[in-house]
Order: sequence, then C-alpha cells, then structure tokens
Amino acid sequence: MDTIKAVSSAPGKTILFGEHSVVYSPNVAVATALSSLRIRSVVEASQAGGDRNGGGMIEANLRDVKEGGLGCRLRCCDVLELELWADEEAEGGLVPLGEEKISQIRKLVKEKGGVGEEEDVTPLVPLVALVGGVLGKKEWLERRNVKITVHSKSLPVGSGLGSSAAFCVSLSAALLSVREGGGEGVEAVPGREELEKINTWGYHGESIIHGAPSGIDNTVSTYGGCVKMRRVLHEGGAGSTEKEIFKLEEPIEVLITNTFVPKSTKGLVAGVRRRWEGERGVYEAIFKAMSEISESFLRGGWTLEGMNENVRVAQGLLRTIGVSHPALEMVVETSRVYGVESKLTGAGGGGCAISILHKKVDEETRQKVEKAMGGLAWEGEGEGGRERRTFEVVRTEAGGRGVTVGSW
Ligand SMILES: Nc1ncnc2c1ncn2[C@@H]1O[C@H](COP(=O)(O)OP(=O)(O)OP(=O)(O)O)[C@@H](O)[C@H]1O
Ligand SMILES: C[C@@](O)(CCO)CC(=O)[O-]
Repeated sequence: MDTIKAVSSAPGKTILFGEHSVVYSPNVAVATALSSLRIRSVVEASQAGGDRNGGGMIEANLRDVKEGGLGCRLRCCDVLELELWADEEAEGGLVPLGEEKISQIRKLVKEKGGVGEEEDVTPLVPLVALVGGVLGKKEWLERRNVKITVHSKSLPVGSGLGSSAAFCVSLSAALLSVREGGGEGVEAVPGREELEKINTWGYHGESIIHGAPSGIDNTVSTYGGCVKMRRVLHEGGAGSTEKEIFKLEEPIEVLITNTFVPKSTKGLVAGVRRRWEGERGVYEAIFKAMSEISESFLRGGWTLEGMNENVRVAQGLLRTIGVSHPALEMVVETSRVYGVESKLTGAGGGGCAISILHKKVDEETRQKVEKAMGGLAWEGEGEGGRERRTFEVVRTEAGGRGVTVGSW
C-alpha cells in the first residue's frame, strides 16, 4: 500500500457586519475571506507496520498553535474504540458529538496522548474528532499510520479572524482527500460537492470548539469570496442556514488591526446569550438593526459618509451588547481622526478590528491610518496581571480563494 498524501489550505475571514446577531435567526451577516492569511494541513497515511500493540498510530503536530508547537501520538485502535466515524451523506447530516463524547476524547488525548496541560488538549479534541469522523471506519484506520501536520503562521490564533474555522476546514479537506486516495497535482479549488462535504465537516469541528456557532466562519473559509448568511428556524425547533456566495463587485481593501488582547469566542457568545435571555425584546431590536446594516451594505452604493455612519453604528451596537474592549476602542478613536471608522470583527472582547477602506479614501490617508494603528499599544489589567500589547496592522484585499486541496 503506497503512502497517500494530501495538502490543503483554508483562509481566515473577516466579518464585515452582523457578528453575534447572525447566531439568532433570521438576522443576516456578511463576511469575506482573507485569502492571504491561511492555515495549511498536510495529512499522510501509510500502511501500519504493526507496532508492539499490533496497530497503527496517529501522529499530530500543530506547528504554530503555541511556541515550540504542540504534538500528540495516539494508537488508532484507541481512537476507533470511541466510535467517531460518521457518514456526512446520511439523512439529517452529521450529528453533533455531544458533551460525553467530547470528554471521552479529552480523556484519551490527556491520558494516552501524553498531553499534560488542559489548554493543550483543547485544539487536539477537534483534530481527533475529525480524524475519527472522516477516517475512522475500522477496516480503513486499523491498517494505517496517519501523520498530520498543521501550519498556521500567517493566521493569528484566537484573534477574531476565524482561525478555528480555517483549522477545521483545512484539516477536513486534507482528511477527505486522503480518504479518497489523495490529491492530484497542484492545489486547486475542489468541486461543488466536495466543497459541501468539507463545509459540513468544518462545521462539525467548529461546533466542538465553539458549542453552537452560526456556521458563517467555516462557510466563508470553505467557499472564499464574500458570504451572506442567515440562520433559519423550522417548525419543531430544527435549524438550517441560508447562504449566498458571491464576488464583491469592486475590490475592497481593509486594514486589520490585531490588538493581541486574548479572548474566547465561546465565552463571548455565551455572554451575549445570557444577556439576550434577560432582555429579549431589547436584544432582538439591536440584532435587527445589525442585520439591517448587513442588508444595506449588500444593496450597495454606500458613499464614504454612508459607510462611516454604518460602521460607527455597527460598532456602537456591538459595544452595547458588551463585546467591545478598551483596546478595540483605541483603534476606533484613532482611525476616526483620519475620517475612517472602524469596528471589531469576529467575536470581539479583544482580537482584531477592521477598517473598511471606501474607494474615496485616498492612498495618503490609507498609509496614515495604517501607520497610526501600528503605533498603538494597550496597557491594562489582563488575566495574568498588568500587561502591554503592541498592535499590528495588515492591509489586505477582502475576498479571494477559499479552501484548496492538492498533493505534492
Ligand atoms: N492552527 C490551529 N491549530 C489548532 N487549533 C487551532 C488553530 N487555530 C485555532 N485553533 C483552535 O481554535 C481556538 C481559537 O478559536 P477562537 O474562535 O477563539 O478564535 P478565532 O476563530 O480566531 O476567532 P473568531 O471565532 O472570533 O473569528 C484555539 O484556542 C484552538 O483551539
Ligand atoms: C460571534 C460570531 O458571530 C462570529 C465569530 O467569528 C459567532 C458565530 O457566528 O458563530
């Protein structure tokens, strides 16, 4: 049996409008890929030589998730025992794993994978779930060694740019490709059916990291370009998503400012839900206003003044629902000096802010804003006591390629 290899990469994203409100049906959000910021996964499967225990091994190496990387080795038979395999084409789709299965995976990674720290276990849980889910048919996995390497240098982890979704999407794509016998030649955009499968598995992985995400992050990472999305609730409580994928009519340049203030998407989404449960009427009105901004953006034709007003209101609403941070507000205040409004992007609470550069903003101003943002730093009380975070700015075009798959 030859070694089967696949390599895949998936982009991060920026939510232009509608983060948080999109979790609640039927509010619309609009997001674009950031195709130059990517996570790359390499998966190799070879015949198991039969170790002392008579079976193959899964070896994972997450290169950039922490300094020095993060590794783990597990026996295939231990993963098989968890019965994670699932058919993405089954009626009703993939069933979410549930708390019990997730704790079983955590226990396995900790006790048999030799990973001591709880926080190191966390990124390995979706990895094991995806390997077991996609490749975990007994007759397939018990005869293989599987080696996984994930590179994510260009996309900052946990900063609001969809690193968790890009990780799950790129890994799913490489695993699916290996299951089908490996990629062909250079990396290319998969066909429609493959994209649908990758997105389904990407969401499965995202749900392990985030609980019940809207699905916008994995969708934009899979399909690239620009995505309009809303959740739809059906009778009996079941839900689905409606998505439209398109290319922006005119290219949009954005400035992404990373404050490096750490945040947890899961915690922020849970916090908004708690407050929504307390004041449903008020929160639903706010979500509706956020959704209206997304719809207005999609109708097009915003002037510079219109863009600034909508971004200012969007950030104001996000602040009102409690997901801004003083470091993000520094970005907002600074860009305003140059006539450019900014808002947080993604879950907020730290992470990144985005400044959408309207075509009327001239090159000189773009450079001035970029320079001003790069010169900022936030000092305050963090989890580990007094801290100082120096900001970094990336100027890039919104949109571009989604997931790609190939071999080498
Ligand atoms: N390259 C990676 N390798 C492994 N796990 C990753 C990687 N990138 C992200 N993750 C997982 O995703 C978590 C970060 O997810 P989180 O949602 O907080 O950030 P984000 O996806 O960058 O931001 P947002 O959801 O606001 O866009 C990490 O703690 C880790 O578990
Ligand atoms: C905050 C949120 O709206 C976006 C996170 O990138 C959560 C979600 O959509 O699942």
